[in-house]
Amino acid sequence: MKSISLDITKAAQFLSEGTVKAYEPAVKAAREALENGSCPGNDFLGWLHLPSEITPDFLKEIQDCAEVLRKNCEVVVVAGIGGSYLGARAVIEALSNSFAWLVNDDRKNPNILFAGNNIGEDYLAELSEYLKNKKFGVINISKSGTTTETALTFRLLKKQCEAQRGKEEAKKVIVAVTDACKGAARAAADKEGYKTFVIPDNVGGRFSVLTPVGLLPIACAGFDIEALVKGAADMEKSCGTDVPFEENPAAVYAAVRNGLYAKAGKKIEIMVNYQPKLHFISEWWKQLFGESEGKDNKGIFPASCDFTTDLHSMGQWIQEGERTIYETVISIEKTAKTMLFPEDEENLDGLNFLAGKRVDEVNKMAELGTRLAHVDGGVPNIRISVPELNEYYLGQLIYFFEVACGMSGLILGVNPFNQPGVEAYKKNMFALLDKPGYEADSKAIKERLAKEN
Ligand SMILES: O=P(O)(O)OC[C@H]1O[C@](O)(CO)[C@@H](O)[C@@H]1O
Repeated sequence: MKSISLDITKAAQFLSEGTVKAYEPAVKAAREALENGSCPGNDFLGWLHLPSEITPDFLKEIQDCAEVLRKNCEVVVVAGIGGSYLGARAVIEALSNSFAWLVNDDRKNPNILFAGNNIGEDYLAELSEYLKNKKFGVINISKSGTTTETALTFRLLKKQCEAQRGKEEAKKVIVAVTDACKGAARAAADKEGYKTFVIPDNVGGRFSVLTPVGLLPIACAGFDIEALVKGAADMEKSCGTDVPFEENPAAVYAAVRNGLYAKAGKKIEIMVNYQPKLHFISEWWKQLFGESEGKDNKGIFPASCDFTTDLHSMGQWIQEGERTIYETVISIEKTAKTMLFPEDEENLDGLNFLAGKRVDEVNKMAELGTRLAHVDGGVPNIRISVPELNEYYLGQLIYFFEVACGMSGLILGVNPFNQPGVEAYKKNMFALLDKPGYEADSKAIKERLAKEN
């Protein structure tokens, strides 16, 4: 089996010689601290050996549950936000036919929709309209079980599902993935008798894609979760404490990004793809690194672009804007399909020079040309090469980023496994909405607003 691979040559050239290698002791210490649990946030290290610890019986339980949903639903709505939806969406979109959702014929797989990740009234009303004549089920995913966006959406979906199917039938197609004991999602599941899966206490949301949080929706969509976990387990070995620095891709990635940040003033990392299906891989990656590293007034800002699309909008900035950025490109070596450019007698578009070539050849030349141009323009380039888009390599990619993120955050000197900053907006929102328990905050925020206006 092949493996994803990392090329940092076009990034290391922006650093003085030996800089990446100089991070070896720090990377080694970080990797060992993860292994022996001596780092900050050590109560959230359950993801580290998750791939190799997942049993066939556990995968079977997830597959069986997915089968019930697949048999009984045309549509499965995944209610969740942040780490409770991005990983599933990233894998499902990367593996799905881009136009499957438009196809009306006898579909083999239910349509997987995502909600509970915003508070858009139009979005929810339109979702409800769409679901009106559909046989739909719900996977309610929330580690805390109290996240407003998800809880609010679940209440709406539960009521609609029960109204359309009857309470007893609805119970068969509503599944909760949540904490073992606490939170509203757990309370509802226990009261109604829904099938549930537990999110382990020691796995934070953004590291949870290889728990039922990601695996159940991915299995519902018809993808091979065994292969996904196998890819992750193989990458777990490739990034182990016993692997030499240069051979451990996650160690090298953690080292080079810290070097670019600390020694070359590169404060922004742009995750780039050349396949639109990878859009949500970048979204998942942004949460992983953003929530893990952005604290104590430090951290690389994780951004993303879909190329070549965004070369026609963001390309100018990247080529000539402030030189505080670097790019990490996920490059897919082999496409799943083949499409050749036809010859045209009239050649009105002047494209006959491409006749007989694969579309992917043009894409690859765009990628190479962009890499050269951006490097010439002062943008370091890290390249992650993925042999092809399938479950196995996505499993590798996911684990690679997770372990690199843990190491990178520790090198930066932060706790990569907490997210205290996200509470600030929630506190204000609850105070503004007069949530019971927030009386003093409500008074204070209203007085402040009155003064400011
Ligand atoms: O699974 P939960 O508890 O609903 O949280 C969803 C997301 O919200 C956050 O807690 C931030 O508020 C993320 O860390 C998490 O992935």
